[in-house]
Amino acid sequence: MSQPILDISDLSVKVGGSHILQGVTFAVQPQGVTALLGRNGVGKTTTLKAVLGLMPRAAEITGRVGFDGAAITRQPTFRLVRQGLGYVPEDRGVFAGLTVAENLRLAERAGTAPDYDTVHGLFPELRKRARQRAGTLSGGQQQMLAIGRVLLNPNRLLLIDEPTKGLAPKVVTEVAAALEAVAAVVPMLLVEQNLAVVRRMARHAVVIANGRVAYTGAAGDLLDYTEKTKALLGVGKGDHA
Ligand SMILES: Nc1ncnc2c1ncn2[C@@H]1O[C@H](COP(=O)(O)OP(=O)(O)OP(=O)(O)O)[C@@H](O)[C@H]1O
Repeated sequence: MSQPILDISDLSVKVGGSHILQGVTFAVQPQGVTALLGRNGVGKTTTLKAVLGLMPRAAEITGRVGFDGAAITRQPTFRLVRQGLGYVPEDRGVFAGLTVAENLRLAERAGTAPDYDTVHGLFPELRKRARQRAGTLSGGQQQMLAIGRVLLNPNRLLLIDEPTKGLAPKVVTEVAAALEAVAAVVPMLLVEQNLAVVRRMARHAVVIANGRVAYTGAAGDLLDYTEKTKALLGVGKGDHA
């Protein structure tokens, strides 16, 4: 196998009296989508935030993180983002009072030409709604804006947290199709509860349970094995079409 784009080793996170991650180790392959899965509250978001240096100061974090072969443990977030680690948080984080165009403009980075062609090519709606305030967009449109903002700049890896959460089925399909197009070019670590989306997009899967990695391997193998899937993810057959 080629060198992983992200290499997480023995990551442990304690915060507010709870030991959320207890030695998490896994690698993200440099092509395609790796799905990060697990029951509610197992620490998927915590894993992304720990990699990105976004946990609260009070959190006790140990372990090592490598990005494209270089150690990035405890580097500040802005530096990681400049190195090409793109993050789309679960809450989307768009500025509700600003327009779509203003939200995008704020994401532009000095010294890098913003790639509006890619963003508007994937999400034509963002061009149409350039002057609309982000707070008045639908959930799906806000998600597109959050993803678009990250895609304005060059990325070597995308960390995307539950992009289809709370979206209508038609919009889920739309967002998944756009992410699939992006993943053909940039590798992605994707937290996603919708297993139909995981099945469609992910080549590899990592499952966290009880603070540790309980499965790494082909996403298809995990989703085909109903009993294991049920035990690890707390879902039944009907949930993973
Ligand atoms: N800053 C914090 N302080 C205290 N507890 C926290 C903090 N951040 C997360 N937790 C707790 O850590 C656990 C893991 O949270 P996390 O959001 O990482 O889980 P998750 O797997 O992403 O869950 P979900 O699927 O619900 O989004 C939860 O029990 C959460 O309440």
